[in-house]
Amino acid sequence: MSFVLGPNQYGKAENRVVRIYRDTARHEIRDLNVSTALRGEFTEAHTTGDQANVLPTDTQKNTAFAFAKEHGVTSPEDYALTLGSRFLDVTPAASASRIEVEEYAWDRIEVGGTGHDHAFVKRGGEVRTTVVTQDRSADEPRAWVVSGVKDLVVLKSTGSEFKGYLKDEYTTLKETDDRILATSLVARWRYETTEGVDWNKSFEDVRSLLLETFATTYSRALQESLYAMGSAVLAAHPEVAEIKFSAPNKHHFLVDLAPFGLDNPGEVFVAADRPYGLIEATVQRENGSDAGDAWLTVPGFC
Ligand SMILES: O=c1[nH]c(=O)c2[nH]c(=O)[nH]c2[nH]1
Repeated sequence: MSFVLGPNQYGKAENRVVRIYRDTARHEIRDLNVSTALRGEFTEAHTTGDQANVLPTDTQKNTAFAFAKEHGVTSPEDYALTLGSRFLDVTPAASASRIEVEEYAWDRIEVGGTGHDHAFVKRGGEVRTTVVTQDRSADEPRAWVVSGVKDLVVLKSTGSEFKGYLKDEYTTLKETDDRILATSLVARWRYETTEGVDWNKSFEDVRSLLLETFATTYSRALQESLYAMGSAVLAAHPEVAEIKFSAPNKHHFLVDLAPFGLDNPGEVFVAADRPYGLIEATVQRENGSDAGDAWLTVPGFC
């Protein structure tokens, strides 16, 4: 039997980098979880144990922290682009770098009606994400930015139905024209370019549009809501090439209160945690740009 090394990458996962801007009395905070990875000609490291080509994951970690000071964190995307370029510069064997950043948002604590200068409260739940890939294995170097949001938990208490679906002898689900629709959304969108984008503004605008469209679209299924949300983003954001969703359908089942002599016209539900429907979809432009390696090792999407 003989073997060869298949696809591989290595780096330091989940560096918890917190950058405080304290140049004035009013501090700013960027709270990041940074995962770095390199791909390329690292066969020897695996097959003969020769580590001559390997930039240690420890060095990658150190650089992640040093760059938070030297280059700052104006946005997760710019930080990741700078860090990924650096790793390519100092690692000749690397053909590509992949930097994944999650950002946790903090709000200022309100004191006497104004936000405190240096005391913060963590914003619940949702996480801003980016995956920046830079590849130099082809004639022209290529780069991709895939940004997004995860754990964005949303719920509509009406304005959602599910009926007219395929039925067989195992179907027990009752049709409904008024149900709760809830999900913990993961959305990731690929940018057309890595330059000239106001990453923070684009993120805020896309996020707002996703929420607004979820709220205002009458939903005949989670599938329809996702498609409407994606279409709204592509229509308003030429800088976005495509958007992918992974949306668990967080079922809320109406509780039968009849045994207690109570009616229940859509007022009391049991929130089930599992199993859940898992609806995944991509909304893309017709004849859109080539995604290249943008989605390579981005898990959890169809
Ligand atoms: O929005 C939904 N999509 C489905 O595909 C589905 N299937 C199901 O049982 N409930 C739902 N809800």
